[in-house]
Amino acid sequence: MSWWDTDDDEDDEFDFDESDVRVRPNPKANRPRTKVRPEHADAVVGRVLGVDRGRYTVLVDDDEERVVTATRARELRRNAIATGDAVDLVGDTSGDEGSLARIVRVRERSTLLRRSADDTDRVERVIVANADQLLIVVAAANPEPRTRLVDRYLVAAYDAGIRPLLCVTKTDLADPAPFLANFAGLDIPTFTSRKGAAPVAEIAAALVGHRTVLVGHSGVGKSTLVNALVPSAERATGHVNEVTGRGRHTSSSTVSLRVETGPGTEIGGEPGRGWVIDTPGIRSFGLGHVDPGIILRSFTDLAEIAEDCPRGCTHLPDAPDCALDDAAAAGRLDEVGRARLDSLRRLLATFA
Ligand SMILES: Nc1nc2c(ncn2[C@@H]2O[C@H](COP(=O)(O)OP(=O)(O)OP(=O)(O)O)[C@@H](O)[C@H]2O)c(=O)[nH]1
Ligand SMILES: [Zn+2]
Repeated sequence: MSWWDTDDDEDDEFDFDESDVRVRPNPKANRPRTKVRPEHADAVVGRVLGVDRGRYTVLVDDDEERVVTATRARELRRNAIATGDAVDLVGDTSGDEGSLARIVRVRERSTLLRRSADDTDRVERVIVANADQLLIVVAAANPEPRTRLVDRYLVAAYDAGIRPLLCVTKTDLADPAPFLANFAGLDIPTFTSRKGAAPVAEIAAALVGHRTVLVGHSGVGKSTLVNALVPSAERATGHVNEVTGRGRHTSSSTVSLRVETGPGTEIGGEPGRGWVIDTPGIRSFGLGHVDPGIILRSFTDLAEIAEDCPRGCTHLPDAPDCALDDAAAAGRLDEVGRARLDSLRRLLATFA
């Protein structure tokens, strides 16, 4: 039996050319492959743009930008690989028609947007890795905006450590002010959009330099917004959108789309660029995995006050001796502070 036959990864021979075999004729036969070649020194780095039935669409940008289709190496079969992951690829990384590369490593993630199936399920599922913004799209009417759903998106954003943004569409149908008042204390960048007058330039400017996940309930106008934001991206990287674009994937898969700002917004001669990650199949987030402490820590001002709370304080309105109540009663919270406390309590209550 030759030494590589002990490996559990069928595709391995593709890593080895003749010279590999010659310089290492017979390493210890039983070693797992990761120890034989821990480095995969010839790997190229890419970014996962989308996942579809075990196939990963990966953007590689070394000498030239190209889209590579990849599978996952056997040794990673227990690891979730998500849209947005930075990965190391081996095998055929040419991106040529019919070529297949293999993901051998997932790089450390800066953030991880997660959900559970429902609030009682503690098993988390990875939605998107390495995003730094969450753009929540909600309609002023038709469908009616639901504060509770937005609260859940906010909890998911704070849990992931990413910045929430809010876009209220269909403001031609209703005044968004009463709904927006619920979030007044949260300092969330907010856009409003009406029929035929989406603030595309403003939103695009907020997306430059960021990796932004879009979420929203069905019918709020998310696709309309994406289509308004993305034409320039199609121009810039047509084949990327051809591969990852909405048409080809099932509506449940997550796709990455490049956004560019228009003329006059160049940075160092280049158009401003960012990524939008659309999550068509993800309408809601189970929050069973979320730790309330993480949400409180996102409200640094209130977290400081809550250090005086009794151990195990839930900080909910019925919590005995909650220091946040004392602060409010003693007038230590101004109007914004009181609004923030209301918001925090609403968020904590969403998964209490
Ligand atoms: N009045 C009004 N209608 C809008 C606006 N934006 C989108 N619509 C309409 O709302 C409907 C739903 O828009 P979509 O963009 O398909 O909504 P979506 O959120 O992508 O919904 P799914 O396709 O189910 O995910 C369409 O008929 C749009 O034309 C708006 O600002 N004002
Ligand atoms: Zn408390």
